[in-house]
Amino acid sequence: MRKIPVFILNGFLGSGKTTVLLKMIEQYKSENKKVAIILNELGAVNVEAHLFKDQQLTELLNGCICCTIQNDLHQTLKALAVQHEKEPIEVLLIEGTGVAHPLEIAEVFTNGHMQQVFDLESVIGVVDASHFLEYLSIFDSTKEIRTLMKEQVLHSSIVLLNKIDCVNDQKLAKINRKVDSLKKDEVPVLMTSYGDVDFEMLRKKRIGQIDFQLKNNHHGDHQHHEPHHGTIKTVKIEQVPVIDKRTLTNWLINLPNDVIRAKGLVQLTGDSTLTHVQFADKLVRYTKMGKNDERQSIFVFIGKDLNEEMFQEFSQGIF
Ligand SMILES: Nc1nc2c(ncn2[C@@H]2O[C@H](COP(=O)(O)OP(=O)(O)OP(=O)(O)O)[C@@H](O)[C@H]2O)c(=O)[nH]1
Repeated sequence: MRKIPVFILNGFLGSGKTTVLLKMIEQYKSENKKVAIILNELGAVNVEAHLFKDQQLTELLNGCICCTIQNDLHQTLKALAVQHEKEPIEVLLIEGTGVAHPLEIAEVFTNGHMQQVFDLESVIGVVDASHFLEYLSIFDSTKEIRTLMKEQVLHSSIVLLNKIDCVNDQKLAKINRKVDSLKKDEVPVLMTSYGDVDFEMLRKKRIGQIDFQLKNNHHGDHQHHEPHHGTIKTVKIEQVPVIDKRTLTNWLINLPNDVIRAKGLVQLTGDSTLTHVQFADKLVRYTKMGKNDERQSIFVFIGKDLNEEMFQEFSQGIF
């Protein structure tokens, strides 16, 4: 039986992984391929489930499959292997959390049993051009984040330099030089907005061609199963009060820089349906949900050393 080709999407919080993932799914769907998706979220809920309607999606929540919930990944892969025997899966797409260490996900596939069923073809690294230099700066970031971002680039087999619409040519050239200095020599870098790249470049098998230094034991030279993102916390707020759009936008963009990412479903004043809110790079984007969406309002904040108290006013609708 043909092995399941596996692609891992890795990249920092809000870099555009889901955007790229959705484009890949569309492409495979247009070829009538049977796609399985594993989506890992740091928070206890996936507010973006509606983006994956009619897909075979496994959500692994509340931790990182590279460390704290790696066992959940093992169990999911075992279940997919069983399914594959009856109903072949033609591609498996895995999106890690924004703070995942790609090598630690990739190494799961070096296990002998896994290798009989799965073939890890590529680790696609998504870099957010709009914030890459800031996150690597010792003035605007922590050592933990800087190390993680460097590792994410180093262990990618292709890099998408995304969100280039947000930076000027001069800054882009600087970012490109930085990415170049971090990635492996033979790894291509594609510049993109909204993950719009040549699909043939994305789906290419790259691992095997590139020396990936994957180890089939768990005694490598980096720490395994130790959360390497201890300062990154999530806070979940349920039953968010109805909010005025302008007030919410102002409040979000004025949050301290420690709040790196937020996403949620809220009811905006005057609306009867929910709206999907995305906050990344200090920008807020709104997408109205359909009338049939029966989920409850919810918001998830992700950032450095966050705690619930910081969002008390928000949860009570006081601005
Ligand atoms: N301006 C701009 N926005 C983008 C681009 N790509 C993605 N976005 C937006 O950036 C936000 C975050 O994108 P996602 O694809 O959800 O990022 P992610 O890496 O999956 O986020 P997490 O999983 O939360 O880490 C969304 O609002 C996207 O629409 C881009 O190239 N340019």
